[in-house]
Amino acid sequence: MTAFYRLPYRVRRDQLARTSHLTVAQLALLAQRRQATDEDLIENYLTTYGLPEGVAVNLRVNGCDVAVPMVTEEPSVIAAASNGGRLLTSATGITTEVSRRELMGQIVFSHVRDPQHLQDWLMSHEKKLLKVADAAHPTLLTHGGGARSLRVRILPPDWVSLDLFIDVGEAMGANLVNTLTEAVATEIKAHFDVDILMSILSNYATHSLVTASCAVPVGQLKTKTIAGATVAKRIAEASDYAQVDPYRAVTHNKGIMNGIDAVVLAMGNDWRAVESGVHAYASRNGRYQGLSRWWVSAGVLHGELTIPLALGFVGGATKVLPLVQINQQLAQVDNARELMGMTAAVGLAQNVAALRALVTDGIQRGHMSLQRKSLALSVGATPTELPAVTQRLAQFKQPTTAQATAALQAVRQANLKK
Ligand SMILES: CC(C)(COP(=O)([O-])OP(=O)([O-])OC[C@H]1O[C@@H](n2cnc3c(N)ncnc32)[C@H](O)[C@@H]1OP(=O)([O-])[O-])[C@@H](O)C(=O)NCCC(=O)NCCSC(=O)C[C@@](C)(O)CC(=O)[O-]
Ligand SMILES: NC(=O)C1=CN([C@@H]2O[C@H](COP(=O)(O)OP(=O)(O)OC[C@H]3O[C@@H](n4cnc5c(N)ncnc54)[C@H](OP(=O)(O)O)[C@@H]3O)[C@@H](O)[C@H]2O)C=CC1
Repeated sequence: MTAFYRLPYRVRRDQLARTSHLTVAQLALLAQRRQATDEDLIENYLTTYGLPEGVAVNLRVNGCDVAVPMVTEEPSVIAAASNGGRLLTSATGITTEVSRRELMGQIVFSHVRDPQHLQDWLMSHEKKLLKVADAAHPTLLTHGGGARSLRVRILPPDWVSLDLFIDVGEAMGANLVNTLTEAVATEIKAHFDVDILMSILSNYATHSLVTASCAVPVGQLKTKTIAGATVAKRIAEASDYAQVDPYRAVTHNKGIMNGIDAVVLAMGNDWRAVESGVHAYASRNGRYQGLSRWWVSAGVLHGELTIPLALGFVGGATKVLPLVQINQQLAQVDNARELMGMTAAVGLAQNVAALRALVTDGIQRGHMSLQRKSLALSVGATPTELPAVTQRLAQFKQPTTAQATAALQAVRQANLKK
């Protein structure tokens, strides 16, 4: 399919329809979902793939009650975030802290014969190189950002990385950092005979960390049958276990990312960047560990989650996707730091809801009751048929597709008799 992208939309679509044997109904669906505003956002545009958006409620972040938009395809995630918010309610709720917001660009030198000499040259030209970086996109300075500092890392056998730390203002900063970093690389090439392999931002955003913390009386965690103190102790044990077993840590962190990814998507941000950075951070001690920590002290359950979150309040797709500005308004966030805090807070709430379910009734009771709706929809139930089909499925702990199909047929037959 050479030069496929040069073909007009209809020709591209018809070509795909022929080779994939799409039906008239399938083509109509593609046409129905087509959004003119999306056609130039990506390449080889075909249609717009929608995901459901909901809001997590019951969340108090830094003393403010908020409804946080979340975009996800997974049942029970938003219910769990709201449940977590309810469990972590206190006067201040979840508190958040962002110490700084710098993104790192790296210039990678290869086959360096004298790394020490290169390091000395780079560091003695720090002021000049930072100026070159700022000159590559001067409006960043007017936005309060700019190049802040340099670092050199010498890596075996003969690599050197020049790391540029850039305050990216209110943006996520990937394009900005790439522009500044490439400008610095060009300047270095002009003055120093060295092989530059590449210049690119790092998604390991260790200089853009956010911490969400909470402290709630253990009684708040109680279930119908288990005392709050016991639940809190078991949540702390689950958190300890995620520190020692990577098999569990990955699932523990997936639960946290259920919330984080859904907010990142709703806010028009780059979730691949967030995912890669967060999981690298989970491995920072040389092995993969749970990102959150929970502990009990004097009748209080404490929780803490620290993650790298290079999020943008402006730039990227934030102004292109029409729902993002509404979502920023719904979440009551006015800048990138608040967005980072809100997102981490949802991650912490998501985590406590999952852990509480896991160490008490098990995940399937709450999750599967909501998953049944998804199964009913997957076998073709309409929204009006959904309540009756899910009611029939409630008798099964883990209903199968065949059972869902049978339940739908039974509901349809019962409706015919009415
Ligand atoms: C599912 C619940 C919330 C049920 O929870 P419940 O205890 O049966 O329900 P409840 O009726 O007591 O409701 C508690 C709160 O949950 C919310 N809630 C309850 N139901 C709804 C609903 N239909 N729609 C919207 N919100 C709902 C709602 O906020 C409600 O408070 P209220 O507002 O009434 O004061 C609970 O069991 C739970 O939090 N479970 C965790 C579910 C979860 O984490 N799902 C993610 C998928 S599993 C996964 O991917 C990750 C995992 C689990 O593997 C991570 C890990 O292993 O760590
Ligand atoms: N590895 C990765 O993660 C990569 C990600 N990307 C993508 O890059 C995009 C994000 O890059 P990013 O540089 O943020 O986006 P943009 O390229 O959209 O740049 C942000 C722009 O926002 C404008 N702006 C307005 N107000 C402010 C402010 N207060 N602070 C900062 N900038 C402001 C600036 O333009 P002006 O100065 O003209 O006003 C700036 O150029 C995402 O789409 C991401 O997917 C791209 C490459 C790699």
